[in-house]
Amino acid sequence: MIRLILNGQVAQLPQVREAVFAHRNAGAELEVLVTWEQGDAALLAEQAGYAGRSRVIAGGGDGTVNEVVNGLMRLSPERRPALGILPLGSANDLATSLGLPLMPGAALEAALHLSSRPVDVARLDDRYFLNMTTGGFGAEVTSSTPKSLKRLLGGGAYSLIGALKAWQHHPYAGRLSWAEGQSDASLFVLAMGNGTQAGGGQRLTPEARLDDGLLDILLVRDFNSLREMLAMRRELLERPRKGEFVETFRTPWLSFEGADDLPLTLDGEPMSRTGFHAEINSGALELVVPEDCPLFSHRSNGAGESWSRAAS
Ligand SMILES: Nc1ncnc2c1ncn2[C@@H]1O[C@H](COP(=O)(O)OP(=O)(O)OP(=O)(O)O)[C@@H](O)[C@H]1O
Repeated sequence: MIRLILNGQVAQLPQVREAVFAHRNAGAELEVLVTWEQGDAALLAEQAGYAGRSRVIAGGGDGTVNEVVNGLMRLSPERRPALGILPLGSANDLATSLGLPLMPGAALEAALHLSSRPVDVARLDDRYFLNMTTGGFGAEVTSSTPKSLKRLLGGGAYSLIGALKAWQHHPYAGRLSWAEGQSDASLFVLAMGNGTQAGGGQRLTPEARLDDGLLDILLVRDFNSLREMLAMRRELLERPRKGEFVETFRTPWLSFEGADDLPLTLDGEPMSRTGFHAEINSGALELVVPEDCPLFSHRSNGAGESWSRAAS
């Protein structure tokens, strides 16, 4: 029996009901549980482990996937079901970058029948994230973009509001420490990627891989003039390891100590912290992905087994 956890806001969509009935008619053993409020998806995912389910499917957006991941991570590894995704949100950044189908029928088919591979799960203090946490300017944009506008404009809403807010932002001062360095930074943007994209299609950490035991960090320092902003944008395209404004590196952990609250967006969900510690848990979760999923350092050999597994 596979458990589908559906965000209540989208549970009654006709395409979702049709997809569920079609797969049940085709023989799938699928129980459907619906959330009523924040926290339900995590609880239902945790219960699925105690009920002996081998796989749960998160039906919703990136926030629902995040809640399900948090519920699954409360379980011991032996009890932890694999995670499939039925993307029903407005951004669906993780599903998109994994190369999963986005139409409900095909997406449910994939979530039910594709095989799973171990992926890293990142933790920021007491909250887990699977895809990405952004801090500073990007996080302000995401949390201040009204949901209805997000739905109406899809990913475009972020860049529109982003462009407007770039002129009004204030920097976030603090001290960053990581495995191989530390830096006092006046932050414009900080991105910590286990996956590659957030904010409705912004590929902030395009080289990140879900199975490398590392977080990909993009650090963008604050700018003070139009000239500096243009220089920062040029560097963003080049992504230097250590530029004047942009720094990119990989690390298994990163800590931040700030003076004020830093707005954060953790897998699409807004929060804020004065300081935090983020770190990777290697291979903590089985994730249902396409065979040729681009987010792995070792591509599948096409026989349902990864090169890394075949080699070990
Ligand atoms: N029945 C419900 N009614 C209203 N909100 C709900 C319900 N169930 C869950 N939620 C809330 O919905 C949010 C998650 O939404 P979800 O990620 O599924 O969609 P989204 O925000 O449109 O997607 P994306 O992050 O991909 O843009 C969480 O904050 C969760 O607490």
